[in-house]
Amino acid sequence: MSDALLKVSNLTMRFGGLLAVDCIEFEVKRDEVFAIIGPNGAGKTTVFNCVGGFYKPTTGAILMDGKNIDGLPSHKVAQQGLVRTFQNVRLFKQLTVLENLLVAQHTQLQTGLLQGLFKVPSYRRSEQNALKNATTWLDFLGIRQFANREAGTLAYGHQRRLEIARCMITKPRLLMLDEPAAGLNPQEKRDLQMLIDRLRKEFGVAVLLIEHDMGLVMGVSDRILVMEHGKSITTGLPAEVRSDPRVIKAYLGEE
Ligand SMILES: Nc1ncnc2c1ncn2[C@@H]1O[C@H](COP(=O)(O)OP(=O)(O)OP(=O)(O)O)[C@@H](O)[C@H]1O
Repeated sequence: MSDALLKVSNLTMRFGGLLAVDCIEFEVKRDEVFAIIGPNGAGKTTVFNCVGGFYKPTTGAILMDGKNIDGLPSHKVAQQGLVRTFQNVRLFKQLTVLENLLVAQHTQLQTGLLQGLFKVPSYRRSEQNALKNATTWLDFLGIRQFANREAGTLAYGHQRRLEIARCMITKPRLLMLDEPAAGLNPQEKRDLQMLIDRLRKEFGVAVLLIEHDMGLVMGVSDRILVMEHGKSITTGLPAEVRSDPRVIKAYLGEE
């Protein structure tokens, strides 16, 4: 078994005349935290959208555990164990925190509509399991006290944690986090870094991260891909990337 969980080759995405992503290649290993950084407009989100099944790439191959997933719709990609959060938190804001986690498990419930209507024992069991999983994740993320609150009324940092819980409850193999530190205060950022470490260590999940907060990126990533104008500048360890003159120029050139 190869140690690459996700393998992206020759990924290119055009929007009309604009080459937003130009021949990007990278691999995410099992239980690795891999970050994509780069100035605004570099093409990071477009890479995410291609990998997550939101865009069909113009060319390129995306393999998850050796299986081709490029061009699959996002729900099929999720079935392969790849789930994501969004730059702007996307929760069911009028549902409670607990309900958000129950809905997330719905596609995984082993029972159907009829069993649900008649509340047969197998349905009740799977409902109880879903409830138990939800409570476990609320505890893990320290947001159990908000279980019955409408998700939209939570503080922003808690909404972000709920979004991560909603992904993790589906037992992904690869968790894609799109700017998870955006809008968080310094303490929440430190908590997020610890959380990502724990998710990887305790649940063996690999993480693919887009992030502008360099403290978080450098603190949490095993390897980093740097993009500029749709192209890859370099891929390397945090210390290598930090001191790479091409990377420094890409960022300073932005000012
Ligand atoms: N759906 C789209 N249609 C047309 N152009 C797009 C579309 N999505 C992105 N682009 C363009 O592609 C380029 C790359 O954008 P992208 O959002 O991927 O960059 P990014 O690195 O994620 O930027 P940021 O850090 O600001 O989120 C930009 O020039 C952007 O305007």
